[in-house]
Amino acid sequence: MTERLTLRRPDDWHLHLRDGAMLAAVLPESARHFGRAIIMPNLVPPVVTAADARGYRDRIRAHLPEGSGFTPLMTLYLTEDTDPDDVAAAAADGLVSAVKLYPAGATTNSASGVRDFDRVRPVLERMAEIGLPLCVHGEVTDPAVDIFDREAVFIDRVLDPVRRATAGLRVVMEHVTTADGVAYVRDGGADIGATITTHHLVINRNHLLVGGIRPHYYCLPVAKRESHRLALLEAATAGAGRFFLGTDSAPHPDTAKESACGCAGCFTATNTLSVLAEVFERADALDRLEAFASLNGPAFYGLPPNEDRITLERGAPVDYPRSISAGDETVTVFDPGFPLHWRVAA
Ligand SMILES: NC(=O)N[C@@H](CC(=O)O)C(=O)O
Ligand SMILES: [Zn+2]
Ligand SMILES: [Zn+2]
Repeated sequence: MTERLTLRRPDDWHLHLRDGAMLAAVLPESARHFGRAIIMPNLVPPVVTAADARGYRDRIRAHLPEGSGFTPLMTLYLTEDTDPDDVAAAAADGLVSAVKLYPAGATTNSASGVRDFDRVRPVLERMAEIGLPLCVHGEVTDPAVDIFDREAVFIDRVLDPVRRATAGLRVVMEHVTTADGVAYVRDGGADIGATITTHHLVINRNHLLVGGIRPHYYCLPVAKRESHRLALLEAATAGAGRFFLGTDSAPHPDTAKESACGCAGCFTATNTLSVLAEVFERADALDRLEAFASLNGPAFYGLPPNEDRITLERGAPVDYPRSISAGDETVTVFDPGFPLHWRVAA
């Protein structure tokens, strides 16, 4: 059995860092192990303009631990008023790496998102011209569509029509959760990729609902049935391009999660690499962890992989905190429900 595993330093292609005291609390958890991360723009108010992104990047940099080499890759939140020139200038400056599409009302802090896709066509066309990826939260918001079907329906009703209407648009289907999504991306050609989260490789909807409702397993898109988890696992561990790690680590105060109307998001930054190593080991695919966590993402984004390496070591079960503090609040760390034997060597 492998006892040590060295890989290029991983990146996180979908991360929520929030702002203020929460940013200060969670940033070190990601900066400790990851080289770069795509930073989600769903703050309140959202990161809409290049000026917003510059300000947010400054606040992130100001909170980075001394000597950290972590690079935040910024994104803009697409609204119906987004100016194509502002996006193009931000991309040309190297300030932003992607634009994020939230269908209005689909998830946490998505109220300013898109309702009428015709209104964002000029931005999407400019992005296709300059090769700037569109990161998509792929769920319809139609109240008539069952929550477990919202990703699959989004592909047919929104994603595929938008891609056909905008030739050359590069799209990342974020936090894919279904076999339908995996198949769409796998068969979709070089212009489409997908991020897969840590938690969706571990939990299915039974973990969320059987024996009591588990608010810390509630996220969007919601975990689906086991056959879908297996499709994600297969895509992540196959080593093929265009599927890569985006943890979607999404911290919320425990008071907001453990509520009669608990909010969506799993906080996985703290133990993600230990969880992934365990998952890949159980799938007999440790040799493909580097492709998933460190190689496929940069390849899709047209960036070089990180030059430096991290080493994972196998041993006695790893101790990690059950929660971290953020100002006056606590944030529960994702519990995979099994012991973790892999730690990142210092
Ligand atoms: N994934 C989630 O359940 N929540 C994310 C939003 C998102 O990525 O959809 C959040 O910002 O909390
Ligand atoms: Zn999302
Ligand atoms: Zn997210």
